[in-house]
Amino acid sequence: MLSIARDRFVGPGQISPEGRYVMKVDLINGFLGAGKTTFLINLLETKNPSEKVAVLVNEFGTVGIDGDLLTGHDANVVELPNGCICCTLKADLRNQIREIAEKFKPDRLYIEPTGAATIKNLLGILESLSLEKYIENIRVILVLDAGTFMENMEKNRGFVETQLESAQIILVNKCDKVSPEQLGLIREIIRKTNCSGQVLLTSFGQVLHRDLSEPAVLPETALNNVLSGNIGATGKHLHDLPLKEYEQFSVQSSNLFDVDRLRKFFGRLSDNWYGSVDRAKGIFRVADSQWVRFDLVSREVSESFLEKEYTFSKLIVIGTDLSKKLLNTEFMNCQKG
Ligand SMILES: Nc1nc2c(ncn2[C@@H]2O[C@H](COP(=O)(O)OP(=O)(O)OP(=O)(O)O)[C@@H](O)[C@H]2O)c(=O)[nH]1
Repeated sequence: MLSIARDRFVGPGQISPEGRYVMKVDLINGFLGAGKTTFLINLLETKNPSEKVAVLVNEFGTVGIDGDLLTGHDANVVELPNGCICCTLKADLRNQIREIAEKFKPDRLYIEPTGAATIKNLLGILESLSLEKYIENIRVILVLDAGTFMENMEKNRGFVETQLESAQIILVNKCDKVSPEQLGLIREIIRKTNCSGQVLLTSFGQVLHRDLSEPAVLPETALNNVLSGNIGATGKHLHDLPLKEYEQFSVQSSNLFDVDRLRKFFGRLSDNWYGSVDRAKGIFRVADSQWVRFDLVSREVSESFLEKEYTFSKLIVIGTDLSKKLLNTEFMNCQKG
């Protein structure tokens, strides 16, 4: 069981009798593009300066963008790209958690899995990895996109219900995209599946860390139910349907990019010119010290200038039936010159 440190008389950041450091772990779970990284950046920016924090960010692509965005916020950021920690990267996950605990000795570790990770798998893996020497307790925070919640519920009901059942905190993000009536409905649906978790309504992940409820340990029965796939708190059977078999295309470059060409490219990505795209994101150097971020979430493209500078321009596309050769050509064509 992961709620393991009750009988050890050690707190986060302290040394355990076995000579190890234990830390609190927050799993920031949520579907592709729901706003996990945005929320995490906000947590890092508003955190108590005395709290020592590390971040383990898992990216589907072979190159990592979230790690770049999260760096520079008074936290040790470790990237785990090229796969999903809930399936292909199990061993890497264990090694990284152990290494983070021993090297950085944080009070708290935030883990951001890919948006396609299955929470039940993830919790099961964490339990099986014998990490009790390092982890005091695990809190599952689910970030939901209010704008796509209904559609997601319709298309991936089992997946969303399992996510809801497993969460201690449910952040209904992107509230700016729906009406108060829709929000009321979303809340009702959430409560049918999870009657005891903390529900917070937010836009752009603007929640302070101190406002998040901090259960001492993960309720054992709830975790048992999630892990065994048995009856949940609501008496429903917990489904754990795998999502689609996602493919990814990712690439990086040190060249300059043209904003107009990028705009057109992301427009075409959203129109599924290169296969069925569920999520695309990129950071691009468009002038000497100027960086732009492009996002595609549920067929909507957004762009914003970035305040920091990065080493490489990067693109990640996640979807099915991706035409990778064409994507590579189009990426190259967006470069200046
Ligand atoms: N309108 C609106 N956009 C948001 C909000 N929160 C995040 N976004 C935008 O949604 C896009 C995706 O946000 P991320 O934080 O990268 O989402 P994510 O869940 O980390 O994405 P993946 O890691 O790719 O699954 C970005 O363009 C964000 O700026 C919000 O509350 N409202």
